[in-house]
Amino acid sequence: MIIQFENVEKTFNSRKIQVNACKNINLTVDEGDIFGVVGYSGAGKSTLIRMVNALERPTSGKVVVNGVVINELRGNELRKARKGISMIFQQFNLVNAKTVYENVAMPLILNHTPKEEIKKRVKEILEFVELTDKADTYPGKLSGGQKQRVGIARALTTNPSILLCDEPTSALDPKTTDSILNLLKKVNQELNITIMIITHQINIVQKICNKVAVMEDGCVVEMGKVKEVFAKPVQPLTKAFVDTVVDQSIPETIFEAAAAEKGNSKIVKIRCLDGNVCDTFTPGLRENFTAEIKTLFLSVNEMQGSVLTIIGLQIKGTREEIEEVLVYLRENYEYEEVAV
Ligand SMILES: Nc1ncnc2c1ncn2[C@@H]1O[C@H](COP(=O)(O)OP(=O)(O)OP(=O)(O)O)[C@@H](O)[C@H]1O
Repeated sequence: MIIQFENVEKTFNSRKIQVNACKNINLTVDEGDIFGVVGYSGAGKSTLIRMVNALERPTSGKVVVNGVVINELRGNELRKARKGISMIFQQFNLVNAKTVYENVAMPLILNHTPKEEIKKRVKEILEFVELTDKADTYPGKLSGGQKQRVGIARALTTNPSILLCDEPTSALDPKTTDSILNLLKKVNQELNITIMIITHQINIVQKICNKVAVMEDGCVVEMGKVKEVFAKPVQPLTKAFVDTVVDQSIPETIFEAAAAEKGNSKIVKIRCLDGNVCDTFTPGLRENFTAEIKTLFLSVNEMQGSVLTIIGLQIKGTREEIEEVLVYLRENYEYEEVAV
């Protein structure tokens, strides 16, 4: 475990109102994770991530980072702990009056690193983010994607073990977003840096995170491995997020036609992670059941190198014949009955 929130509460007291921005947060990020925190505006995501580098401190509870309770540190100790934690921002936060080289070198200059060492390190890191040719350019002449690459380069110069990302792609178009997400993946895999990302875009979580926490009104309402949460979202908010990227509703016309059919029938939805569900539903297998099994819907989704297949089926027959199929599904799959 590299980051741990233990019973963390954060309350802001404005003049008249009290805002509980984070409520009883318990959360663990392991080394090597790309951990996504997703939620709508005002859910408490920024407050949560800012507690990792003690830009905010909890009202109660502990935030343990790299083995130390960071919210208890002050002065030199805090500065030392923060060297292992870098951050990138939605609006890049570059200094426009300085060149790309100077922006990237800044944390090293502040650390009083020798000049030759700075030169070597900045060269190395600009190569890593593929911006070598922009070293002498000013941020005003760069595209949004290039600016974020500079932000990432600046964050990496001090060799952190943790990279915090505050809505890193919200200001970027979809193609540029993909290239920045690929770069973050490379940061994670090649430099072995643990990444925590806050975002309101669930597709970012789908593309690069291995774990996710869903936040609503200051609380973590659902948390787990991305493939498991996406395969079986429980909370309505998680379902709403996942629905926007994983196609899982039986089209209305097909559903209505099936529901209107006479006779005894049930409509079910099966979720299958990584297995070859299509093989399982070959005509050969269907012959093992007396009930008629009709496919209404099929969606295949890729995430984190896994395939999530969702199949909508109509099962027709007597109650016993239908039950025979349901028993088989129950034993072999994640499935739910769809109310007609
Ligand atoms: N310094 C502060 N003083 C008072 N209230 C604050 C402060 N910072 C945040 N809040 C309040 O805490 C709640 C959570 O805010 P936070 O910025 O953490 O949410 P968020 O999920 O990051 O949303 P957004 O994406 O809009 O930033 C909000 O109601 C916000 O108004």
